[in-house]
Amino acid sequence: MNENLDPEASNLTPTDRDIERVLRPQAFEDFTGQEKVMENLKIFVQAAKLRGEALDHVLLHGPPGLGKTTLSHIIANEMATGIKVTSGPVLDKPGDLAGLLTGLDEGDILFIDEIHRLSPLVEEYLYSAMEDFKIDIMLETGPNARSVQISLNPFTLVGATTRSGLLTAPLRARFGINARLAYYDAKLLTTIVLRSSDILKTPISDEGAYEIARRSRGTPRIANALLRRTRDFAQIKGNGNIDTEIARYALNALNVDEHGLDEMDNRILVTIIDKFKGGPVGLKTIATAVGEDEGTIEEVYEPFLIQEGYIMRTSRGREVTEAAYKHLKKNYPGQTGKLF
Ligand SMILES: Nc1ncnc2c1ncn2[C@@H]1O[C@H](COP(=O)(O)OP(=O)(O)OP(=O)(O)O)[C@@H](O)[C@H]1O
Ligand SMILES: [Mg+2]
Repeated sequence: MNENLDPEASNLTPTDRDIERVLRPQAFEDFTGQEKVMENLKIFVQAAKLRGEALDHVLLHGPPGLGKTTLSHIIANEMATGIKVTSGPVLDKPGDLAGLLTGLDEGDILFIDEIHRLSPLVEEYLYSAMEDFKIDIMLETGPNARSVQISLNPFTLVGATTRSGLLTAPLRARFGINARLAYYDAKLLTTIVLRSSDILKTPISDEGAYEIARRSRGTPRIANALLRRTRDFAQIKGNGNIDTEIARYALNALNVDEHGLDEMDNRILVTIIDKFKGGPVGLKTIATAVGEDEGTIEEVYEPFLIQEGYIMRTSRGREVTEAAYKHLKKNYPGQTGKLF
């Protein structure tokens, strides 16, 4: 992911982070897209509310910036419950988790981001909490140490991960609701850009919004970040309004790829073409060649490249398509060159 477009990156100013917060949808009705996921989620939330029960545990997975954190907060808002937020790498001892769990009120949400990074010990501790709302805690230490079982208030665990492939089967099985977020098409992203411009009180034309949307790698977070930067260009270089012309000018100045691919996306395509004659080549080999983790390529980069038609998965590995050659302005060797 492009560093300076990531709001969680440390080089963002406090203002950027504040803006990110302002733009974050708070309720189901502000959340655009992910129709199937949302349709089901709304039903589950409504049913749980009707019964006066905690919502079943929810696993949200999908590439970065598609709305997992946003949705977890929306669920809490819609359920009208509290939410406690933590993340896999932060919870390094069962004791930390116990502290959080015992502090939950009935129906509260416990949001664990990057849940694939829980330590095995903490993960195992979570099992009985999720299943029976019970945990064992150690009283005293040394020779007097004994463990007692305590009951928790029924709660909802919302777990988020970009790397669902790394979740263990027992953990995955304990989530009653499993939602995979998909990339947004340009039309949905245009709606998101228009909504954000409205909140930021930035005048924008539909075409200007579309230009930003289609170059945002299918990702709302990137669309919002590009909108903010384009707004700067519009204010300094234009009359404050965002139209197609100023959007193009800004996106080119920001080195944003014509089709919204980021640096790593392009590096993967170039590598397959230049070093492996366009493929087929194994994932592991690609990973080593571009210097990125294999799983990250598989779960974060590849899905977008496949969806956009730049890469194909074959039984012998990954192959780039004619579209990839075209995109990189390279000569396509054609099918005949690849038969032998
Ligand atoms: N469906 C949506 N409608 C409108 N805005 C959205 C939507 N999804 C995400 N956003 C915007 O994109 C930003 C990034 O979303 P979010 O932080 O929820 O992504 P994430 O999936 O948690 O990413 P990561 O994996 O990096 O944690 C949000 O602040 C929000 O403004
Ligand atoms: Mg998140």
